[in-house]
Amino acid sequence: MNSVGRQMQRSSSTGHHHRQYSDNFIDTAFNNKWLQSAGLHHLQSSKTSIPPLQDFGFFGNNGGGQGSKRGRNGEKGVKGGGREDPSTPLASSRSSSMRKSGPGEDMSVGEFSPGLLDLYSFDTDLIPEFPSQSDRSFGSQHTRGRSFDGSPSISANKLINNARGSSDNKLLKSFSVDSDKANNVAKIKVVVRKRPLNKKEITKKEEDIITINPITNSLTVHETKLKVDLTEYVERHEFVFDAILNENVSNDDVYAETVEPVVPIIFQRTKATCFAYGQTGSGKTYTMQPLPLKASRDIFTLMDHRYRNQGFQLHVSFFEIYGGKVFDLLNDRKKLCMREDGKQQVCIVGLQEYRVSDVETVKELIEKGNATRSTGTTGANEESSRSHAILQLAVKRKVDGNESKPARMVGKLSFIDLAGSERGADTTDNDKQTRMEGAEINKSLLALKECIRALDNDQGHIPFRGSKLTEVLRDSFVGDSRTVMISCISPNSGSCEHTLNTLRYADRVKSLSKGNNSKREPLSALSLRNSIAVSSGLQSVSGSDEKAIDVPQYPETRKFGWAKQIEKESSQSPKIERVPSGRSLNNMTSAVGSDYHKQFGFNLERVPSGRVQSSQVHLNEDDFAYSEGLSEQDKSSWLTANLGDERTKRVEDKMHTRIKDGDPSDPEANNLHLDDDLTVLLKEEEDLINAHRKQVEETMDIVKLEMNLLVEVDQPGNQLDDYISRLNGILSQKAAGILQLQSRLVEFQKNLKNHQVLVFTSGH
Ligand SMILES: Nc1ncnc2c1ncn2[C@@H]1O[C@H](COP(=O)(O)OP(=O)(O)OP(=O)(O)O)[C@@H](O)[C@H]1O
Repeated sequence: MNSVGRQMQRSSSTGHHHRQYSDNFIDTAFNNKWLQSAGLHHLQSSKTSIPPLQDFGFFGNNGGGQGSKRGRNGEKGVKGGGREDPSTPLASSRSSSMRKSGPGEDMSVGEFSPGLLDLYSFDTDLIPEFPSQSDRSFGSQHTRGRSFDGSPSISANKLINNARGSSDNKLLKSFSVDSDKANNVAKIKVVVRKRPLNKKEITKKEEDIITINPITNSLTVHETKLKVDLTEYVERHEFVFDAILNENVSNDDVYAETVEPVVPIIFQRTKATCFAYGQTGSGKTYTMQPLPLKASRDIFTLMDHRYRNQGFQLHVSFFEIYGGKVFDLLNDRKKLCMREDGKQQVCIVGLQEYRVSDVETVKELIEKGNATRSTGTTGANEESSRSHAILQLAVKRKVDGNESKPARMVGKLSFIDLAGSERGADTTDNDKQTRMEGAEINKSLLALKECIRALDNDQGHIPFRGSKLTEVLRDSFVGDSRTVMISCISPNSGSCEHTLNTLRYADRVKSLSKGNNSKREPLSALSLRNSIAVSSGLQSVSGSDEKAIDVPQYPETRKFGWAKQIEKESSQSPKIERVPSGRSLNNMTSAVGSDYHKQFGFNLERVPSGRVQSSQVHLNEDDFAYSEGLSEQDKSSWLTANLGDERTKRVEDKMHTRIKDGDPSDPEANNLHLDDDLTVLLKEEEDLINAHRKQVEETMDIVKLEMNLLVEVDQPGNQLDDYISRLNGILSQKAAGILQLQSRLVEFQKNLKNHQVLVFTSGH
């Protein structure tokens, strides 16, 4: 089975927030609940040295997700409509696909504008067919694909049982399997976790737009979009991943699916990295927090049984990267620096690493780190969604049992709670600091993707220098390594764009790798250039000739995943959708222009004479007024590009005929003229709409190209900056053109309405 994250996108007919202090930070009852959910019941009754920790979590959040992200001032802060107070969700009459939660599982989610662009994953198919709402099939199950080692799918129930039965025995048994099996563990595993709708989303009656198909091991995002004429349609985007975990899946299940299989191979000189990616509020922390504790429990189990008395040790470190700087979360957020030694090993100088010998100590350390992360005295890290938190469990071993020598690293497990992915798009923010942070996050997320990609392709060169994040993870990227990416997604319609961006990032991580069987036809930059060049005269408008947009050619391996777009370009139908607005006289309109809908071109035969005011026929003049400074030739080519040769000629001929044959003295003819004029006007309106739509499409094509180029620009030697700035020039010209067309359309529709009134009052 091809279990990679292949995106099958298609159309159908169819802040800033603050970490929060919980009021009940010390709450034994809740702590016990959390311990249960983390599979650590035995700690409930453990030594009194462990404080009751209702709000404990590994990455600044609690096990049940209850109000754990803390602002420096302790408030439940919201910026840009940020998080809601965590509270028990409404008992809801929603289907079982909706959330099922206990008191410890409440969510809050930031409200962010869905309009942010994700530079890592922009490959939207913009001009779909128009699906009907009825085509949406909802139903939500959770599915999982192959297991980490590539074994076949198992059912949700089995998964749950599996996870619950994650006992020492099971772990040891799995470990006793031929060690070759470790080599079969996929290098990269991409798992998607969908969280339930939270209380706020339910209250706002937001729809769950994610459906999961366990049979095809895929998930579908149902995106509501607007056509140019402002009518709604639903576009469906389908993705396939290694495993998809629905809203009912517990953290135990997540562990079983993601980290548990790699724990044994840590003892075999393997470095594994597990990271959560997703927008703010999508559940990254909620997902990541229990994993290290569960993993350390399993590591201790192995040390106590399989590797008893073999000198293995477990070491814990916990740090964060914020604004490109590294801070030790286990040492009062001390700023650290990185150095590369003679063996090109990157080490974080002064990072505190604690040797631990029981789960409770691990828990305490992580709790300490979380508290530091949340309330760092420098104030730099008021919001962990803008920082990457990295917790590392290093398995070491004494050399020849020699106590005096430092233990040597055997394997390492890194858990990364990444900054909110949408933060990378903050680069357009006016605030310089925010922009810088956004750029840094951008850089690190791009670099991370590149490293994973290179890793999976066994490339000799891993571009770990791309960012601080990848630099510190360097030793996890060399030698035998495994990566688990958990993409967290919010189910609500308001998060649609971010959700799509997250899924596309995940899709790219996987689909660009060697192990991917998915077939994606690349739309090369050149073909896009050609499409731009052929279809739009606006290159002239922008002053850019074809030569100027000289897109570098990429080797075949550079897959942008634009196959859909090629389809779109080749099969674009001239289907005309009428604009409903400005049609208060709809019936009359269809009466006087009854065969209008059947016509595509101008109905030249029905216009017998030319009483038409010049202001009513302005397609070849006023419509292009925005392209000031254009030569006649330019205008003509613009017209030709947008209407086609044939129609352009007919428009021009018609105008000529009208002016030549007009007889204003004939009243009956005048009424006919009104009728015919209206038809012409409607046609013109239609052309304007089409021209507008075309401009939008072309603009979005350029945006897509630019986004993809930006993704590539972090590659050394690409020298794309120049090209990108030229694209930006074209984009602003396009944007100006669209605005002009829009206002022209509004103006036109006003005139049209007047004309309709005229026809009506003339008794026709
Ligand atoms: N699968 C889930 N089941 C129940 N609640 C969840 C789930 N996932 C997330 N939540 C809740 O959603 C809220 C937001 O989750 P979380 O803090 O983990 O998001 P995040 O992605 O880490 O955000 P940020 O990027 O801001 O750190 C929390 O209240 C959490 O308890």
